[in-house]
Amino acid sequence: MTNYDLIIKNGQIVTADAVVQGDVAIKDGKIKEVSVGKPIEGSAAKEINAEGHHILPGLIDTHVHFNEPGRTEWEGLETGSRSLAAGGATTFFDMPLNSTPPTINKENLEIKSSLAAEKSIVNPRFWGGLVPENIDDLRGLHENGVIGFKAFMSPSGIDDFNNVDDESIYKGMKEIASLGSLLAVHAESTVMCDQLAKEKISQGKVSARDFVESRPIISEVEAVRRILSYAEVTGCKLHVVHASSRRVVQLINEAKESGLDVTVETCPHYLSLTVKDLEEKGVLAKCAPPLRDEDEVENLWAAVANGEIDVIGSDHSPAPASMKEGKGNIFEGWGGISGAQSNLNILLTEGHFKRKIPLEKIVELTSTNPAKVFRLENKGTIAPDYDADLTIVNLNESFELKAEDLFYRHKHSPYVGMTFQGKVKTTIVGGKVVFENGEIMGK
Ligand SMILES: NC(=O)N[C@H]1NC(=O)NC1=O
Ligand SMILES: [Zn+2]
Repeated sequence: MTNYDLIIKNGQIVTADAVVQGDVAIKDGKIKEVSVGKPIEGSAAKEINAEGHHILPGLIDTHVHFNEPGRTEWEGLETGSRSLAAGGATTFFDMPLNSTPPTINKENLEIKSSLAAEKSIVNPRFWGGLVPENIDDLRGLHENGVIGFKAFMSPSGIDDFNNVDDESIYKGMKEIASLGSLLAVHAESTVMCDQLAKEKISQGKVSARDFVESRPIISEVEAVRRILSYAEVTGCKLHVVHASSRRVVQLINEAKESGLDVTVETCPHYLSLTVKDLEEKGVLAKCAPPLRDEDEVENLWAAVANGEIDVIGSDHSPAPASMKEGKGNIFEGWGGISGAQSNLNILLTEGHFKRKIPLEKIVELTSTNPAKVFRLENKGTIAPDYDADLTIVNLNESFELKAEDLFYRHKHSPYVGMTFQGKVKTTIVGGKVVFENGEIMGK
């Protein structure tokens, strides 16, 4: 009889391919056995009865800004990673900006990764930054394990992280291609966004609708067309983050069909919130690209259902409440949504229950595909020899999200007050329970 560290009994095991009833046995941080239809034989130091619950591969959040070091008063690796665990995520990719120093050379990467080793209760990985000044630092970042590189095609909102111009895009993508890595881009047109914002503000037009009109879909489309051209000419693998519209998704899918190595991410907020929420909640729901109208939410769900979206990440970009208040002038205040804890809740409630998106698809977009696209070995599914990164969810339980339920440093989110169907009960990282019944169990 085998001795395991943990056996999860009698759950509905969800992978990108199927939902089956069975047991999962874990030893030394790895899944050792998955048994369908009959119980696993063996003993374990700990057993979890998952009857009536679903067992999912832990979410891999490809897009968070935890802001540490340097802006830890906005979030931080401890609070950020706790909020992920509470939301069923077991791995994150931290963006290179909003932390100071930004992750634009290997020395800064080392500072951030040692902080994460000390403070994070889930698995940390890091994006390196591509800025006009750091082409010579890309190799060092790559050799020290960044997941890929991230660039802004429009101002980032952060002084020490400059957006790229076409020349640095070209040079950066050439270098990244030669390293065999990939570039993720925030694709909005600098000229369009700047000019439109100036016109609006000079006319005193500063409402939610004005802000949204100052960052129109065509500004995303323009930037995506341009970056796709550079991907073609340099041969660099490309990942377009936070697509807010069907047009962008279509452009990328056409490029894929033509043979380009490109993938696309969207975020839970583009799948659940609209301009109306920005009008009602003000800066709390401000982000870039901005929230769109209802029809675009449906367009994006259709794209999810059709397999045109590769990855869903939160773009959790938190800030203190004082920077997220007000409804008067939406141009003022921080652009970024606090959402990392609610990824799975939104996808289950708005996707699975409301729009009949299969659980398999949700697992594919939040775990299996992130592991594939970003080449994480041994993650993204539930099978022998894979890392024991799992989350156990009760789909029969609904709850209203309260501010005090949030593990963020600043307990605000546009999702507070929403009722979700499906509650995360237990999150397991490398075989260890880090979150159980509302409590953090890790360090
Ligand atoms: N700097 C930063 O976090 N920017 C993010 N916020 C947001 O709403 N979109 C972004 O790219
Ligand atoms: Zn962005």
